[in-house]
Amino acid sequence: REFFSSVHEMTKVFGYEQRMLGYMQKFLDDNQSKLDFLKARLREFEVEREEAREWGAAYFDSPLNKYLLNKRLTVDWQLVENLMETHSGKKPLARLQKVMGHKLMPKKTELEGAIDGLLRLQTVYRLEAKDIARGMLDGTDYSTQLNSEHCLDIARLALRDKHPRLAHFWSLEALQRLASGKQSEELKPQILALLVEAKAALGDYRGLNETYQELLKIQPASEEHARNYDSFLEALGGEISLNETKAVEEHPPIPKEGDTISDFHGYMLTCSGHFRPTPREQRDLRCGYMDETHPFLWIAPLKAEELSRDPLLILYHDVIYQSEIDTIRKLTTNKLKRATITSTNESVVSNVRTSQFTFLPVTEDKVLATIDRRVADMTNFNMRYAEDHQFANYGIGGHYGQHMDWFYQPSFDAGLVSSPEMGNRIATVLFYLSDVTQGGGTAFPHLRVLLKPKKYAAAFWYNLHASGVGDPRTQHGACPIISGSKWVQNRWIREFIQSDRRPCLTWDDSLATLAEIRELEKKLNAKEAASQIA
Ligand SMILES: O=C(O)CCC(=O)C(=O)O
Ligand SMILES: [Fe+2]
Repeated sequence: REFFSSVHEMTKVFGYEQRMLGYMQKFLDDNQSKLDFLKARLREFEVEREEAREWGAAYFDSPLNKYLLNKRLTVDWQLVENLMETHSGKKPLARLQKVMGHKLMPKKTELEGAIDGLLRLQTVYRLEAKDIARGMLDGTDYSTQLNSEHCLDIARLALRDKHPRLAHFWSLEALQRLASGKQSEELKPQILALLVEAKAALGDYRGLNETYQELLKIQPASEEHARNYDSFLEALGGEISLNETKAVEEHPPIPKEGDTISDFHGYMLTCSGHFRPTPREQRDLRCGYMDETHPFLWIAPLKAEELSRDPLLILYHDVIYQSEIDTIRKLTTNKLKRATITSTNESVVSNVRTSQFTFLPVTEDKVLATIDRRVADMTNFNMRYAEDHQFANYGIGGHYGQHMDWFYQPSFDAGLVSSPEMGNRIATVLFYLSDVTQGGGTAFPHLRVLLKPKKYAAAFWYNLHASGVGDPRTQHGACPIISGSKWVQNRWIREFIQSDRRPCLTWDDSLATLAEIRELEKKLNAKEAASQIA
């Protein structure tokens, strides 16, 4: 189980640490009383010997003294020896070892996971190492300081995981935070060596050369550095000049209008708020009470907020109740498992999706059936053709990269889709069961919409075109959590027997690919621009 993907387990191991502190205290106490006893004995023996010295040779004339010396050298010293030999604090040590071996205790991979999560936050929200190191996360001050060694650890992992920009800045921060003293002397060459590697990866050859000189100055005897430096000079082969400087930025530039970017980049820029809908795109959006889909709603209309018209994306406010959330939390306790993603032919644990989740059938509790009746009222869909209820919890750094909820044909063909007879996922209802302190929004890069989790609200969108073809514009992802914990519930509605339920659309949305849709949009925009000129 991964430590970093769940706040709820962190709370548990945090409690274990409290116990570990108790055992450590007990260990110290036990050893302390042993040491106190030995110290007292030492002093007694010294006093007795001092007295003996004062007597001089006459000391041994007294049978009493002879006895006392013998007693000391046999029984008393034996006691001391025994005591010195026994391992005090054995019991607390054994208990400590037991807690440390608990299956929930984080392992080295979890430590790496925590750093990985931190680097993800840094990448997505474009944070600076120097801010993170002083506990400043996206404008909020957590007043936690990282020391030089922490920064070096992070730099190491950043470089290993192919983030040379971040490795560069974390190394600089590690240098910045070097204290005076022996430990720092040991760290400095390690940091410089890492900085050299980062600069090499970034093509900053002049900077690299300078850092090498510095490194060779403090560790002139290191054959390894000298060898590396030689092979570096050799590799340059005259092709690249040592004067080649490169200004190193901590993050890649924000793309300009019209630049082609990767899907992941689009997801990140939506999470960080760099992609937003334009006022023009928002102009036609409405919000208000909705009472059309079901007569029940005439009595209790839904508060709906349109976030996109095409494709449709609606946020419903206050559609789940605290009592229901309480029941859900009880139902899901101890059932959460690390999330997987579906790769070509199997389900795998992946860093693309760091959360924990579980599925519950609607029959598990009447609360789930109640929720489904509400979803049916909201969406007008027949909830008989829906998957089991999915509940997910994201911890700090937890996220789910950009994806589409609908399945590609190859997934059906490979038998990876549960209940394939119910068809594809025609629509999604995503309930927010918690607020999130910082980060953790749901990003729709193509719509440039960022939904901030709002407890009791639910997002609703159609995944498929009215034709049944998957709509790539519905691509979305869960942004990493900076602080807090996020709970969501997914209702994935399948297309079977819904053909009469989906509202009839007046616009042609049956285009299959994003390229085709963008092409059409371009044409429409050109037409609108032309009509404005005329
Ligand atoms: O948690 C979120 O914000 C989105 C979750 C999601 O997209 C999914 O589980 O498919
Ligand atoms: Fe999704």
